[in-house]
Amino acid sequence: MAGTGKFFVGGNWKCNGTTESIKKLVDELNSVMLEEGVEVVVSPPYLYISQVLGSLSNRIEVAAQNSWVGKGGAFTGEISAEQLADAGVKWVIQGHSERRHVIGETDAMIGKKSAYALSQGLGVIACVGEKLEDREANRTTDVVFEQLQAYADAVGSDWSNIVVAYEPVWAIGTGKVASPQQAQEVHAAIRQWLKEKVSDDVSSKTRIIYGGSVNGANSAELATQEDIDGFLVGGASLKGAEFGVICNAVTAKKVAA
Ligand SMILES: O=C(CO)COP(=O)(O)O
Repeated sequence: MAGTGKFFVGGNWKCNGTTESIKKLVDELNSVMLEEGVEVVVSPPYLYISQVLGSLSNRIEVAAQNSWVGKGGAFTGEISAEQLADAGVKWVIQGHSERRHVIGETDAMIGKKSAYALSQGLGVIACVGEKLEDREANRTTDVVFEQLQAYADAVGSDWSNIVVAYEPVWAIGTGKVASPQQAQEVHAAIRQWLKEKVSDDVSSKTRIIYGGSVNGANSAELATQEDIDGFLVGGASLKGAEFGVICNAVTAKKVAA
């Protein structure tokens, strides 16, 4: 079953770009003809958020890649959720595997950041995903469910402003995309978990998007899977035309529905 609401595609630019390259990317995005049934967000590095907000078509919203756990103050180097909201940002990515496994953020911290961001009116793109060693040890759903539990513990039963992003770590930036069947299997398991641990309503409404080596060539087939409600795209989101093709995979979704 698919989540309700529009197909959702996010472009996570990670720590990439310069004033000049971002100007070019925004120009490309502004010239893409996006299908109606797709909600699109892009996530520039903090430094370029105002440039993007000032130049990007309002058909596309902006997400931050992180936010502080609570109210701003004496936290050198951090950006708070209320500052993001004040600047016009609508979404924030939390729990990305690079923040979990490179920076060392814990499940508890990610839950707290998500709850605070929601309290400030931001939508949260809540990432989960197993490492290769977890998959090989048949621990995929154990890991994903543990990560989901930490979000649920912190945010409670209102998931109306949360999109869940399943991003297997072994598929991120590797060119090794999960097969449509592998992705569908985990998405269905996530939906079932939401039904058992949160509510029927949250399970049926929450959009569950896939990330990990999504590109213009594989997005349409992935989109036809029942529980894939969109994508979180890294590398291919740095190319405007290709990102447009991925967003418009919503057409394949509609045909399959
Ligand atoms: O991490 C990702 C999106 O958040 C996926 O990255 P790639 O699309 O580059 O594999």
